[in-house]
Amino acid sequence: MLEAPNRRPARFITFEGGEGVGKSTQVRRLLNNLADHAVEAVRTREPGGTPKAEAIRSFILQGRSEAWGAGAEAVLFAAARLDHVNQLIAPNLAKGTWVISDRFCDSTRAYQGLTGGVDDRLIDALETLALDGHTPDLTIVLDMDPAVAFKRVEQRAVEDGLQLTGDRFEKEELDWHQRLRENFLDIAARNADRCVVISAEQDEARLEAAIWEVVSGRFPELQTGSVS
Ligand SMILES: Nc1ncnc2c1ncn2[C@@H]1O[C@H](COP(=O)(O)OP(=O)(O)OP(=O)(O)O)[C@@H](O)[C@H]1O
Ligand SMILES: Cc1cn([C@H]2C[C@H](O)[C@@H](COP(=O)(O)O)O2)c(=O)[nH]c1=O
Repeated sequence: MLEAPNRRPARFITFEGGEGVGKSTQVRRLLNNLADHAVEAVRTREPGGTPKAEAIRSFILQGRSEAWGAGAEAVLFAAARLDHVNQLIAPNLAKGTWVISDRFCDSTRAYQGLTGGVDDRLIDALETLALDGHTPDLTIVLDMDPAVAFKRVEQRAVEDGLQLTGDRFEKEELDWHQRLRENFLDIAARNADRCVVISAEQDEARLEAAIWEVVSGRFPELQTGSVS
């Protein structure tokens, strides 16, 4: 009988942090680096990643759930995550494709839980149900002063020719974003085996190199170039 090839497991990596710290930019750069190492990977985001989860994303970010309160919003984010895990994350990992997500469960804990005041017991229960064991292998937490990050977001709007109106959370005051930053650092400290905090106040190429050092250090198969 033929033996199944001894394939290494596909990895699940998430990026977390406040608004405009450079998550999407670095997710794209990591995908390119993985491709250079012949790693098959998909890029996704939260809330979103599947048609149903994207519909929930639009609903929340347009502010339509704001009046319902942070607890109801946590449930909506978890509903989106449940579909994302079942339809995209789990199937890709099962077939050996790495998954790189721009935000995941730590955003619910940081935004709705620690910053929004939702009880830990609800956040824990939603996380257990939605993840169904699919905890990330590595979480990169990009950290920077939110005032500096806002300047980047303003610049992005100018470059895109858009008016900076701000979505549901971008509209919060600066001190709210300062608390959010502290809360992401707190989550990272409490999950030190999974989370690595990296300063996002460096240029894109340097930040990319710092992230690659962490990723390739964590997953030795990337150093040999052999992922199977
Ligand atoms: N290291 C960097 N230095 C300076 N500008 C950057 C850096 N990384 C990204 N930017 C710029 O900052 C803006 C925000 O970047 P990006 O969209 O990647 O952040 P984000 O964390 O995904 O944002 P959001 O939370 O709004 O989704 C973009 O205009 C991007 O070009
Ligand atoms: C997953 C998740 C996200 N959020 C917030 C964080 C951001 O303000 C938006 C997503 O927009 P982005 O431009 O894609 O970063 O949603 C949240 O509050 N809770 C969550 O679980």
